[in-house]
Amino acid sequence: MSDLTSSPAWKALEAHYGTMKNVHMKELFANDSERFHKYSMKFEDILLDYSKNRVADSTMDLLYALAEQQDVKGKAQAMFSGEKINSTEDRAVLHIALRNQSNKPIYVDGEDVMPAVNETLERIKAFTNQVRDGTWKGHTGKVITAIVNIGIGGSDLGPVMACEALKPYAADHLKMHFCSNVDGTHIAEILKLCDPETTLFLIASKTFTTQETMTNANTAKTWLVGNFDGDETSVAKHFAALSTNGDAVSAFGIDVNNMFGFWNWVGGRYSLWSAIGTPIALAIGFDNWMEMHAGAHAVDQHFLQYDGKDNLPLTLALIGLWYNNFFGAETVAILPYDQYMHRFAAYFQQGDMESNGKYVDMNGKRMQTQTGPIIFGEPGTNGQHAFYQLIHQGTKIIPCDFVAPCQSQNNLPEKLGAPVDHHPILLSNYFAQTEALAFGKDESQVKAELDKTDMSEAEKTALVPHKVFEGNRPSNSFLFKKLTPRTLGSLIAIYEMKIFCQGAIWNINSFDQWGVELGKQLAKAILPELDGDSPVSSHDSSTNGLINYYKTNK
Ligand SMILES: O=P(O)(O)OC[C@H]1O[C@H](O)[C@@H](O)[C@@H](O)[C@@H]1O
Repeated sequence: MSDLTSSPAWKALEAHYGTMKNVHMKELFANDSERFHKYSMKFEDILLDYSKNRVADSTMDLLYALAEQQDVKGKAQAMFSGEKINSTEDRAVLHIALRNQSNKPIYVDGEDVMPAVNETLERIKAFTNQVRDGTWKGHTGKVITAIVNIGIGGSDLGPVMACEALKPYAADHLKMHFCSNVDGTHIAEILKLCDPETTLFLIASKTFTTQETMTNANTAKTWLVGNFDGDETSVAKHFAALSTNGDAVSAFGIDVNNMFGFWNWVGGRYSLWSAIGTPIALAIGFDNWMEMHAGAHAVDQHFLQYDGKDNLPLTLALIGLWYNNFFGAETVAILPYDQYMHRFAAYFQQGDMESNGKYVDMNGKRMQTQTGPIIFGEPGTNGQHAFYQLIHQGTKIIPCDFVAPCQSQNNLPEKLGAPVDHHPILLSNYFAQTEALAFGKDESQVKAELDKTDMSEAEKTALVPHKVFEGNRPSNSFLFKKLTPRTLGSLIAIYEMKIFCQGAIWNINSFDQWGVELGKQLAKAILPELDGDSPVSSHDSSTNGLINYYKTNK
């Protein structure tokens, strides 16, 4: 048995679960009129209400004790001080240095990383300003009007998510495109929309070896050079690289002056704060990107400073862990009630699942308990009309995070003269959903409603169980004033630190990602086998069968 599941704090929670598993939130609310005040907190203008959870004071106390037992604070301090906590790659984990606006030195191998961080930010500032104000000219002297970011995973999801979320802050004259999939369709459709004279490609890859990205980058280069009658010098004004691998960038033909670097201590899924965030700075302006950094830095300070119930990311992490490890919940839904945040759940799918999807602990021992949850989500109200049925009445427990701004970026009556303001309609749904999930609708309420119809008694009796909502389904609610760059930066950092805390409690390495390697390796071996018509027999019968079906039908 692992140390964790036999530890005193874990055992205490296990015993406590026995007393809580059948407690309904209705009772918890009925017995405590202060519940909202007790179980909500604010970070700047972000309100987190976690009262609609199956927790009592004693639950939270035991959860905070678990965090203490697992030395979450000590592990956080180790991360912030540049210790190589990513042991399987022998790397520090310092995305926090990228947004360290205090400039307090952070040392890796005896060297302060801050001067290099700041210098790179200055170069990105100069570059993005030039592109945005039209000083940067393409090969034929025209200003840039389209950016194509070519990257995948952490070199794509963060920039896409942030550019979408902060569209109201974006420059109208720069069209942003993001090409990630190696499926040729992705780049083909984007290139159809681009003019080579006014397009700037950003090749975003930490390693600069990722198959998808290099394939797309080569296609883009061929397209561009082909459009300039084979003139390779055109690359200089139409390609920039965001990478840690200077040699590979040069070998590809991109001038190192057009390369913006970062360091091996920035994990891909934490890299939107690094040069990988250049497309964000291009879209919304460098200063707004720095506002995101400021919002995240403020969360970092909060996270380091506060303990127990005053620590927002820790609290969020512990509530998540409570369902995951004790109630057997396997998923978490992230549900933003803001259309601009439509990629937020997808972003944290990588953020959480790649970080904490590990079945061995730091010592290489098989975990005796569940680790990272399955993350999914869509913006409300779309999700309501798709998968909320299961959240309300399914057999599974799906803890949900509801996320919403008080103010819309689009006040339609003002902007378009629409007959009604949409935002109260949207938010009425946001409020209604957590209420419905927590409190449900019991048999007597359903019966009373049916009594108002002309149904027969038999029909009513048959229908009642289908219309009952048992409730007691947990949710957290984030409500903030408006989705500004600073707020988005804070929200991202809150989730990052939540993921960190859970990983620290499970004692897993949240910062490696070996699980993505095997598929890559096998794909490399299979690719040459797809040439020609002769059948393959080197795999298992299923894989041979699939490959051979492809070969006879390609
Ligand atoms: O930026 P790169 O090196 O192209 O990697 C892109 C992605 O590749 C793999 O899937 C993982 O390592 C991810 O964490 C990473 O974000």
